Amino acid sequence: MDSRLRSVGVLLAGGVGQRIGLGRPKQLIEVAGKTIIEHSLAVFQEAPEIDEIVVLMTPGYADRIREIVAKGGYDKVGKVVDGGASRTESTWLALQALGAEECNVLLHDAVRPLLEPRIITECVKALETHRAVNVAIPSSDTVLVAVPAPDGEVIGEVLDRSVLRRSQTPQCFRLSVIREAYERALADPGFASRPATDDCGVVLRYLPDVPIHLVPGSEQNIKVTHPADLRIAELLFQLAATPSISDLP
Ligand SMILES: Nc1ccn([C@@H]2O[C@H](COP(=O)(O)OP(=O)(O)OP(=O)(O)O)[C@@H](O)[C@H]2O)c(=O)n1
Ligand SMILES: C[C@](O)(CO)[C@H](O)COP(=O)(O)O
Repeated sequence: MDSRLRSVGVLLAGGVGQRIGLGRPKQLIEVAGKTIIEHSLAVFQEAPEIDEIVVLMTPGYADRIREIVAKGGYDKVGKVVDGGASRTESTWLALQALGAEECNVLLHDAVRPLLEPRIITECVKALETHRAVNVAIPSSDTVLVAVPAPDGEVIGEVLDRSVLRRSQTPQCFRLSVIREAYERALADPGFASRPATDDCGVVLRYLPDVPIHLVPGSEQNIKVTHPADLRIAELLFQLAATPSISDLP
């Protein structure tokens, strides 16, 4: 009997893309011949470690995703669910859609279309021995803390770069762990006024005894956030399709 836990990839695609400002969800914009969400879908579909995919989509666009799924033959997609008003609300809705059985959950920003299969493999492997796993890369910039000043802001602190990492996705958990963290967060009246910007932040705040193991991410695993990111993503796809000099005959 296969005792391996099932692994579910959750594509968080419930946002509206306000910062990119194109008047429609950015995950439906085409880059390198496919919509951004379709690139993300394809990576999870092709990953042998992934058993099922759940998509959280901007309300009003679920049918568009069902069309993309049917046309592309993404048969691991089990559910398409309406997203919530914030990223954390979309995560919570995904967790509610997942049923009672323990499994691994890989929560991925649908707008990180350049995710490498290697990262999924390493995350699922790490979940064999850790209950929470994140993907991160070193910071190449020096990071400072800005504090208010009478005429704007001044530097309050310059952080030690050697310990700083930039958090990416997928962020991966045993279902029971991420569910408990969210249940505690939602029972805390202070959570709404100081929301988390990612799922690991919820686990760290509400289940501080659960260590969150880090897996190396990648500089290519960008989040398409601002208009220029569309051009950068296009170029990165072109580079990925070009054989490197060492591969040439
Ligand atoms: N209510 C929300 C908001 C965001 N997301 C998803 O979380 C990921 C990261 O969010 P972000 O880059 O902020 O996307 P948007 O919310 O669409 O962008 P913006 O903040 O500029 O509106 C995206 O894949 C987005 O679709 C989500 O599932 N539900
Ligand atoms: C989860 C995340 O991608 C980690 O870097 C990031 O926090 C999402 O932020 P956003 O403002 O929802 O794009």
